[in-house]
Amino acid sequence: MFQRLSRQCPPHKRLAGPRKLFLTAPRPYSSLNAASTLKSEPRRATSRSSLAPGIRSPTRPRFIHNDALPRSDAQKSTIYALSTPPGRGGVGVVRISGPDALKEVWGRMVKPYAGSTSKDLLNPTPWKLYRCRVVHPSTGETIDDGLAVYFKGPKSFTSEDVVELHLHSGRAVIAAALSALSTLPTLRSAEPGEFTRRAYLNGRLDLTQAEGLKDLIDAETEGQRKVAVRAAEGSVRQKFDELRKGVISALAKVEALIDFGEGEEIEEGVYEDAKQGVRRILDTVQGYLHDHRRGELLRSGIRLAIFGPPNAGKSSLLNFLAQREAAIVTPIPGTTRDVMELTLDIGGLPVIIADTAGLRKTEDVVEKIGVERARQAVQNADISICVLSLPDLLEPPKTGTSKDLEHWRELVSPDTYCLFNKSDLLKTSPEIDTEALRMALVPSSPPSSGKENSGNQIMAWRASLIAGSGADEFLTGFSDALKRQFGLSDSTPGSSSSPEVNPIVITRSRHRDHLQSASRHLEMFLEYGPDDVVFAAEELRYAATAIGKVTGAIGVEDILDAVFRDFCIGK
Ligand SMILES: Nc1nc2c(ncn2[C@@H]2O[C@H](COP(=O)(O)OP(=O)(O)OP(=O)(O)O)[C@@H](O)[C@H]2O)c(=O)[nH]1
Ligand SMILES: [Mg+2]
Repeated sequence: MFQRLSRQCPPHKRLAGPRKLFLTAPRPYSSLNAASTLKSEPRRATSRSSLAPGIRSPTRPRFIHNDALPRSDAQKSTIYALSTPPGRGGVGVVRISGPDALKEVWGRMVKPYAGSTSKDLLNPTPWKLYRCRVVHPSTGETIDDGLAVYFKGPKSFTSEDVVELHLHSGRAVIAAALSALSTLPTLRSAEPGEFTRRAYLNGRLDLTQAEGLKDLIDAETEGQRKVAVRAAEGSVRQKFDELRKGVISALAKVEALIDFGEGEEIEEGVYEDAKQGVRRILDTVQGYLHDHRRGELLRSGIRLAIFGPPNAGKSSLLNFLAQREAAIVTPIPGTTRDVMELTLDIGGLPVIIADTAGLRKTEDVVEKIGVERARQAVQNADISICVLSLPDLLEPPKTGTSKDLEHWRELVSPDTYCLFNKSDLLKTSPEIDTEALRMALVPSSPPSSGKENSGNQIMAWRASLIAGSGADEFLTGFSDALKRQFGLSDSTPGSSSSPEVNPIVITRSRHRDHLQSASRHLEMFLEYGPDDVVFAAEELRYAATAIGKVTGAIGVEDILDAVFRDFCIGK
C-alpha cells in the first residue's frame, strides 16, 4: 500500500517562495484566480529546485552514479574474469576492466609474439585486435599465444578501460591466465554481473537494458531472444522514460500552481492540462499492466496442460510435440497416472508441457490421485489443451452415463484449446466446424451459441496423431495461436515487425510491482481537485519515483543487488 499523506504541506514546500515557471502560452486560469492571467514577461524554465528530491529534469534522465560523483573503492579497483564458458573450446576471453587494465595488464602481460618486431604493442591503438604472447607478469613465462584488444574508456562496455585477452580455451591455459592476473596487487576477480553493474553505474545502461542483456544470454528460444534484444537495445527503457517524463511534466505544472499560490497570476487550465496528461499516462500504464503476464511467462516458460478423458491421445500428443517416445502410450484407458512435464520450444516460445492422467470417475486409489493431480495441473496452467477422441465425441459409446464420461468437461473454458483426435477412426467423413464444436463443450456456453473467441482465432483442430492427417496443420495452427496470444506473431501486434504496437514491456515482477504502485498514485492524483494541489503533487512524485525504480533512474542498492546477482561472472 502506498503511504498515507499527512494533510500538511511537504517540508520542502513550506519555505519555498514564489518561483516563476515557464509553462505554455499564457491563458487565464480560472480555478485558482479567474480574473488573473500570466504576466507577459519572459519566464524561466522550470527550475530543478522546483522538483522534489530524487526527481530530475524530464528531458535528460540520468542515473545515480555519474562522473560528477566520487567513485567508490569497488568502482576504482580493476576486476577480471573469464567471460566465456569454462572448458575446452577454440577461444576463451578473459576480460579485465578498471583503471589498471592498460598499465598493469597490457603493460606487463601482453608481449610481441615470437618473431614479431612490431613496437605497436607498447602503445596500442584502442579497439584494434593485436596478435600477441600473453605472459606471466612476474616470471615472463609465456602462458599462451593469442590476441589482445584494448577498449579505451568510456567507449567500452563498462565505460572504463577494458582489456580482453583472447586465449585458447583450455582449462590449464585459462587457469594460468587467471592465476597470473591474481598476482597483480591492484586486481581482483569480478563478482557475478560486476562488469554489467559497472556499465550501469557508469550510465552506460539502465536496469531494463542490463536485465535484457541477462535475458539475451539466457535466451533459449526465438521468442525469448526477440523480447530480450528489445530490452537490451533500450526500447523498454524508452517506454519507461517516456512515462516518467510525462509524470514529471504534469508535476511541473502542478508545482507551478503551488508556487504561485492564490492571488498570483497563472494560466487557466494548467491543472486540467496536468490531469489530461496523467489520464493518458495512466491508460498507458494500465495497458502495460493488462498484458496477461506475457513477458514474465516468456522468461519463465508458459505452462501448458494437456487434459481430457482417458485414451483420447493425450500422451500421443506429448510424444508428437516432443518428437520422441517421452510418455508411455497404450490402448489401455488410464495408462498415464501421474503428471509428466517436458519443456519444449513451440514456435519460439518456451512451453512447459504437462501430460496428465485421463479424467474419469474411478475407484482405483492410485488413479484417483492422478486424476486430482491432473485437475490441479490444468488449474495452475497458463494455457490448456483438451484432447478428445472425435469418434467418441460424435458417436458416443452406449455404456456409461454422460456424467461418468464427461469428467473433463468442467475444465473446458472459452480459452481452452481443443484437439479432436483419432479422425481416422470416424466411420464417415463429415464436415466439422471445429470452433463451433469447441465452444459447444464450454459448460456455460449453449451449443451453437455462435460465441467466438476473443480474437476470432482458430483454437481447435481435427487430426489423427497416428495416421498423421491434420497433424502438421495442428502444429502450425497451434504455434501460431500461441505466438499471437503471447504477442510474438509476425503478423500481429507486439511482434518484432510491429514492436511499437502492444509491445512486451514488463518482463519481471519487480517491473509490475513498481508500475502497479505508479498506477495507484496516478489514480490518487486524479481524485484530488485543484484545492488539494500539494497532496496531488505528492502523488505524482511517488508515481515518478516508482517508475524511476524500474529503470534505475531512482537507484536503490537492494534493487541493484536483486538485478545483478543472477548474472554470470564475467558479464
Ligand atoms: N487410431 C488412432 N489411435 C490413436 C490416435 N492417437 C492415439 N491413438 C491410440 O490411442 C491409444 C491411447 O493413446 P494415449 O496417447 O495413450 O491416450 P491418453 O489420452 O494418454 O490415455 P490415458 O493415459 O489412458 O489417459 C493408444 O493406443 C494410441 O496409439 C489416433 O489419432 N488414431
Ligand atoms: Mg496418457
